[in-house]
Amino acid sequence: MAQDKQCSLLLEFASRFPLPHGARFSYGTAGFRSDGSILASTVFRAGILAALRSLKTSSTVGLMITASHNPVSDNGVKIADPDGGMMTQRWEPFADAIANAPDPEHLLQLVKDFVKEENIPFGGEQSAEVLLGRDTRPSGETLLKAAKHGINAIIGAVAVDMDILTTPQLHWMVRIKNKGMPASESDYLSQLSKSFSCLIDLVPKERVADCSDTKLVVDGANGVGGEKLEQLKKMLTGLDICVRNTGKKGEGVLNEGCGADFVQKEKITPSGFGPDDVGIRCASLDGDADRLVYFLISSSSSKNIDLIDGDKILSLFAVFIKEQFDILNNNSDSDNKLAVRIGIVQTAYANGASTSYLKQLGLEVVLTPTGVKFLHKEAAKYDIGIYFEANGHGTILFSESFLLSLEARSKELASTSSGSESHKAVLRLLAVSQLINQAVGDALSGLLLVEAVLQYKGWSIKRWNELYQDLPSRQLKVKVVDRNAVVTTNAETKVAKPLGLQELIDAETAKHPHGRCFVRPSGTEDIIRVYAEASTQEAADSLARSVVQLVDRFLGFPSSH
Ligand SMILES: CC(=O)N[C@H]1[C@@H](OP(=O)(O)O)O[C@H](CO)[C@@H](O)[C@@H]1O
Ligand SMILES: [Mg+2]
Repeated sequence: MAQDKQCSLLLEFASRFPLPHGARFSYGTAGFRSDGSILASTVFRAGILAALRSLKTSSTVGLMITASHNPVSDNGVKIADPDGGMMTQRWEPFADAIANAPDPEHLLQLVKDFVKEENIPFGGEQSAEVLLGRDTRPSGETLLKAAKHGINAIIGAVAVDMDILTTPQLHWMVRIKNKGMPASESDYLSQLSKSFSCLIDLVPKERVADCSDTKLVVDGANGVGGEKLEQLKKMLTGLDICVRNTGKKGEGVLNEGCGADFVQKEKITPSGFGPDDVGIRCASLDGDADRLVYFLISSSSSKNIDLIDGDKILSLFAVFIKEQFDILNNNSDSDNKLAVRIGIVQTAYANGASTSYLKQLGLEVVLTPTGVKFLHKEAAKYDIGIYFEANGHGTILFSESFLLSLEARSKELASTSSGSESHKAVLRLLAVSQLINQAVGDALSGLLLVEAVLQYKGWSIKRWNELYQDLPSRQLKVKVVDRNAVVTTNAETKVAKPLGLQELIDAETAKHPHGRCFVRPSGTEDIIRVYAEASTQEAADSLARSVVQLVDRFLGFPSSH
């Protein structure tokens, strides 16, 4: 009976969200993405998916409506798992299947088969909860309604509308809620501001005097991040934040000529910035505030910027964390040192100079395929895993067991040598674990950690930028007949198929000093990406161009030859 009621409810709701003619959706690197005007059926079905995921895990999950750094007319949807991370990859084929089910009957059949296979309580025996968030895109409101319908199509499932949020805020809320702790937006903001002020209080006294450099100008990409940062900044002291491109009326369009993606790809000043900002520390968020890059305008006569990307943010964090362990262990007896496995996780897009720098610090560096779900999973294998994509998405993960050891050490030091250098180092590490988002990369918490570390080190943005010098690089795109004809191995650094292509790439690369080059199919666009690095910009450009020609020869459209 209950099953019948469930089936007819699902059929009825699904009939209100027909699949657009000819559309095909795929749960890619970052969930479903498309033009916002054709996404209602997809988001409705993602609502069903989220409700089933909640039933399966007996936990709260999240559903976020965003298309991140993409144009304002785009939108998208992705699911957050109970730990706040991305939905398990194991469920992606089912996500694809239901998103493309041609009609309500097919959709119902897929759901029925899946709940049976996965042993999901279906028909109202158990309750489910989905937290919903969306960014500031105009299509978000209608799509949110579609998501609610999808969730309500599953009996026992409840949708909780958290309104406009950054993507990392929603992921954080899901994680914290499942830990049984207060998980509202104000809890999030107060956790960030408290842990930030704890780090600032632990800045060595002699360096506090040098910290006159407190001004930071932030490009909010005309998205949700700027608005949230305005709220957060009221709760902070010791930092003078000015937010531009806030998305307020008249200030500009979401991600248009601004934001972290624009700044990282174009390497020029975003709109709203200019000669008056020469020498000032500047940062850019992306449209849903899960990416962060910094930049410096060094001359009033040029639009060019010095980009401080995800690799350099990672390097700053790695230097800081390593230093805290050096302080702790240099001040401990040999039998009382705290053993820690720190892992640095990057992708092949990380600038080679960053990888060399991190290795030279004695750190273990591993590469994974592109996409934060791969980096996150690898970082979670360490006591402390620091991961970043060059584009500015990343975070620092602390394992639960390592946090317990840190807390135990902190208690011990509080009773034996409170206020000692070792004690302060442990307190700093614990504050970092509170400040930095443990669920996903988070531009707001990342920004506060950068600011705290710069104050701790007494470093200007210029000094930070000089940690190492990026090797010149070039990224190009090639349109091909079928991008899936390219199969890669070794964290996407080598081409396995088509046969023979890798040998030719190797031969080209060998012609350039410090040359490095790889190609891979994009997970978000219908293209092949080519990345090249070399000791000069001209060489990087020429290597990338030659490899584009090779890819075109193997896989391009016949007419272009
Ligand atoms: C070179 C590059 O920047 N790739 C981006 C891009 O993936 P592609 O699979 O390369 O299209 O979008 C992903 C999702 O936002 C992001 O994780 C990744 O870093
Ligand atoms: Mg984003």
